[in-house]
Amino acid sequence: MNAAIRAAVRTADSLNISVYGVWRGFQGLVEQDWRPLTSRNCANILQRGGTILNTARCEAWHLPAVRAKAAQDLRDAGVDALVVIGGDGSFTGAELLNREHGISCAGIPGTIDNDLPGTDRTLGFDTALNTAVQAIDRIRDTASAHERIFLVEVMGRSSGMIAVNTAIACGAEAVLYPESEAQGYDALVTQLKAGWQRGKRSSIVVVAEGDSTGGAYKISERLQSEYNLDLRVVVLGHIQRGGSPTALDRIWGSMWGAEAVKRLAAGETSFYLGSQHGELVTNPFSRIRDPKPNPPKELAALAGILAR
Ligand SMILES: Nc1ncnc2c1ncn2[C@@H]1O[C@H](COP(=O)(O)OP(=O)(O)OP(=O)(O)O)[C@@H](O)[C@H]1O
Ligand SMILES: O=P(O)(O)OC[C@H]1O[C@](O)(CO)[C@@H](O)[C@@H]1O
Repeated sequence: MNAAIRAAVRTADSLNISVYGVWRGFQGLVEQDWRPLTSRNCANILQRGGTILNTARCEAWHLPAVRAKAAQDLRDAGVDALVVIGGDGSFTGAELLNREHGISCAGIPGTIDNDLPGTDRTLGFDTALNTAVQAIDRIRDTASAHERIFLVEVMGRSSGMIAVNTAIACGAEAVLYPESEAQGYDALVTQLKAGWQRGKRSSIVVVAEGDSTGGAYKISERLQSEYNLDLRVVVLGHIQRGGSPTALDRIWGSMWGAEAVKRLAAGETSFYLGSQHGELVTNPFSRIRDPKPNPPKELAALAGILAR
């Protein structure tokens, strides 16, 4: 996200447009917590995880009167346009501000879940994925040396994008994730047994936190009580949300940050950016209500085949 902030500020600077940074998302608009951002004061942030602007949930933004007050505050401060980085909730909030009060809004996809319609990537996903893969590579050494099964829980409360992609990239024996119709507890047991019969002596099972089985600890308890196995659980948790962003996240953050400002400066008023097959695209905010993308079924099936 910092790459996008830096690119937006510096592109605006190159067009002689002044920029305010709004702290803690819509909460900062409600509290008028904004300060000038310049090319200089967003130096040295490209490689930093998180966001220099902080973030917050803002329940008040659901209230029309709160949005009306914020729109008036923006107009009073001479602000013409807003760049919003976030997911479907943030884009809904931006769409409302634009529709109700005519403030131009551009959205930049930012969520590690990579589950937004209209884009095949979101800022943070590649970094989270690589973090999970690096962690599991380390876990694999112990799994292999001790001949153990590890259940590794990755983030994704309602999305299996991280889980499925991690499973492929770290050669997991099985993957469980919320959108899966195929894989449940029984299928997992069958798969693990089959692997053992083929001579496997260790297994990595990747579990998305939102999987319907209830997560890695639940599965572990069940496997332990039914099969008395020597299992270990690792919950990777928020380490996936931080750390220095990958080159891909920095590059797309930079491209989207710059593009958002250029389009707003050219008079576009309501859109969010995305990527389709490697090309930068724009979407109307209404696209956010399309069905959210699921992890490709072929990728999940491939994980099963490659675990032979
Ligand atoms: N229906 C809505 N109407 C107005 N504002 C909304 C709405 N939904 C969300 N928002 C605003 O957007 C903010 C961010 O939404 P949300 O918490 O859903 O995160 P997100 O942008 O979807 O990203 P993620 O879920 O990946 O963290 C909310 O705190 C709220 O201020
Ligand atoms: O920090 P919190 O509120 O626990 O949020 C965690 C959630 O956020 C996400 O990382 C991104 O929306 C989900 O995958 C995860 O379930």
